[in-house]
Amino acid sequence: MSSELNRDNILLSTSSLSIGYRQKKEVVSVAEAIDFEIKAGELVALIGINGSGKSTLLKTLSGQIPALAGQVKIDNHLLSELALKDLGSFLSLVLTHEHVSKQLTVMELVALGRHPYTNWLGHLSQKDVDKVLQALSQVDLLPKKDNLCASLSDGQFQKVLIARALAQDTALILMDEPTTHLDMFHKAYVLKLLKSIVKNSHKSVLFASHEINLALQLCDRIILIDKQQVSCGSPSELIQNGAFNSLFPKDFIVFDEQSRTFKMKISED
Ligand SMILES: Nc1ncnc2c1ncn2[C@@H]1O[C@H](COP(=O)(O)OP(=O)(O)OP(=O)(O)O)[C@@H](O)[C@H]1O
Repeated sequence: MSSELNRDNILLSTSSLSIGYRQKKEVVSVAEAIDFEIKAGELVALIGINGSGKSTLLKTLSGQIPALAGQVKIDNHLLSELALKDLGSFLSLVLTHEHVSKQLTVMELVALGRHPYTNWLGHLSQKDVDKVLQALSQVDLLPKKDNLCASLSDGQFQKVLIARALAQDTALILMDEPTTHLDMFHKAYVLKLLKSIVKNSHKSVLFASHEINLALQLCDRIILIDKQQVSCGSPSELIQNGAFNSLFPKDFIVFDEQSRTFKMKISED
């Protein structure tokens, strides 16, 4: 892969992408005709109701499952033609529900992010150690580096997973629901942390989330999956296009264009 990003700074693009699952007797299509780009230095939220296809899209973009049709390009290379090691030095994936041993110390878990750069024994060079310490410092967890992950709160553990992706030092970070289980303060804290990472290091972060109101306030762009249709744009563009109007049943939740937030509809009787 190129050491310098391509000139138009497009880190990831899809064209005519269809996502879903091939089962023995049938193909389950989750969404089709997906076309979007992610540029360097963008914080992008992936929004959609339960079961709309957010995890399926992230799994497809990270090469965990094949596309049903169409293309994914990473730094102008076809994803299907990239070697795993090259992909790992360009893109990191943070899954909230992944099986990670919590018997590792914080430092050990974050050091796993260095795997694309270490030898087959996983030996860490001084550069690797420095990157791990730097990542821990970015998420404010240096004092906890020798603690077992099992001793952390959910919010702290979430930050350890983010630090692992930072230590991997990739241009693009994909995250599945990084704010699950967090209280309102820590949800806002984690998303603001992602925003500052994007701003300060020129990395791009694409994260799936149910935090639509926070995403509308913070993100550069939103990818919205609604009834198998995928649209992408800045929050203002999507609001102007009325993209959010049919996301939820109108008698439960309505989008208030003035405050740019979703509000619960309270019946007057
Ligand atoms: N392994 C699989 N085989 C077949 N269908 C699947 C598989 N995994 C998920 N699906 C289906 O794909 C659709 C999209 O699921 P996905 O998990 O991507 O949604 P999501 O937007 O991430 O949901 P949530 O917000 O609830 O996490 C759902 O209808 C789901 O049942």
